[in-house]
Amino acid sequence: MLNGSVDIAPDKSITHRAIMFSSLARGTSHIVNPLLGEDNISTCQAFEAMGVEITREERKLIINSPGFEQLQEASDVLDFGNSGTTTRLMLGILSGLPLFSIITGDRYLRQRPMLRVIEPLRRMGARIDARSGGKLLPAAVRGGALNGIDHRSQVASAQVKSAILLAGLFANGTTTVQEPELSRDHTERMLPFYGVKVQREDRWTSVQGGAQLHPVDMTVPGDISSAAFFLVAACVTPGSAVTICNVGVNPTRTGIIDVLQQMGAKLELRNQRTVCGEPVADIEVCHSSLSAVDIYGSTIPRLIDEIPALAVAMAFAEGKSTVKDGSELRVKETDRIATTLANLKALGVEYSEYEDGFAITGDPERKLPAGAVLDSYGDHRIGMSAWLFRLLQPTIEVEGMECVAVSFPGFQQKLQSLQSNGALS
Ligand SMILES: O=C(O)C1=C[C@@H](OP(=O)(O)O)[C@@H](O)[C@H](O)C1
Ligand SMILES: C=C(OP(=O)(O)O)C(=O)O
Repeated sequence: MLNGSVDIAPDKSITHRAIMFSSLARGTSHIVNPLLGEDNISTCQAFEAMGVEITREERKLIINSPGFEQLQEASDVLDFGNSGTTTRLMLGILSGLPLFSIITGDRYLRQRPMLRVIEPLRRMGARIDARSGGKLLPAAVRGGALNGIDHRSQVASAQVKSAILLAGLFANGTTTVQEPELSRDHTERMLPFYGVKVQREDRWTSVQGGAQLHPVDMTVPGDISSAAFFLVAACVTPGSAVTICNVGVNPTRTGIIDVLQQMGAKLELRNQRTVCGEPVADIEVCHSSLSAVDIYGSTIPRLIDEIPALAVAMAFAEGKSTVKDGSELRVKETDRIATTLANLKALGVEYSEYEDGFAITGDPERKLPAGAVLDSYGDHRIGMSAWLFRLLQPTIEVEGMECVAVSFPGFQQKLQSLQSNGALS
């Protein structure tokens, strides 16, 4: 059983943006409670290679930048490791700067689709070439002299939206992005903190070129995508009662809360407040009898990264749960439909696979096979989801857990602190 309270890992999406925007602003920014997972370190290293001074202190980043006009061309290839957010947002930024850059990533990132940002950035005037007809990393970018565009994105993707808007800060005129469903809106919330005007209406967002950013002092909230593993863990482990403190509850990210409540989870938000423009709360959650749920449509972008963890909850819910409209899961660090189902198969869970999702037949009395071997498949969210089964069957092994350092260094220790009824923050 899990008992006690924890502070959760800081938000990866917000930390990326804080590093990027602070590096574009001339002067010194202080970022309190940043995530220093591998993905965010890739973002730091990119700007360090371009002449930004970044000091890492305990729970703080001090970013001292000469401003975007003074950034230098990196003298070597920029390696963004496993990070899709770094890659797509940096493609936008590098397109706007009069520099030549070559970017690459690890074997997972080099399989992820980049044309969704490269095509509109080319339309703005960026000269970008990339492997496989412009679809895959490595890519070479020669930026500068952009014109604003009106882009209608086919995917509800905050990375696409942010890449185009960030390029738009350096373009002539207005840049507008329309998305089919609202995706996470951290870029739109944070840019005004840096002095940049952002116009928003429904699923439309616009910025004007020629923006200047000024440095900020800001605090990053906890990551609801990391909290998701603890929410599901408490729901499925008998006797659990847990408080997860300081979690970002931006409404574009809270699909996991809505869906768990719909499944019957005993889950309450306490101490709701706003920190640096982002809603934050403590979340209390207890072991709960769960029932099946159907997830589709505009809910998907609000919980896209939490679907592997939700699949664990579905395996213990009464009835058949479904996920539809989730084809974006196929192009994450791994094909998360395939990797989620491969681990469920190893546990004898009944499921069906669809092109854009899956169905899982749950069983609240489920007995997990002793000694089953699961795999992260090199994907942090798949590894952490698989690890949750060990709470109910400790003989289960999960291979390749080192990848959790991408978004949640110390994940297993934090979970264990609740198992031994410790309070760790
Ligand atoms: O903008 C961001 O910080 C992110 C956007 C989402 O990706 P997409 O934009 O590809 O949906 C999400 O899956 C990723 O973990 C972080
Ligand atoms: C998809 C993710 O991140 P990214 O796209 O930045 O690699 C994630 O963290 O689940």
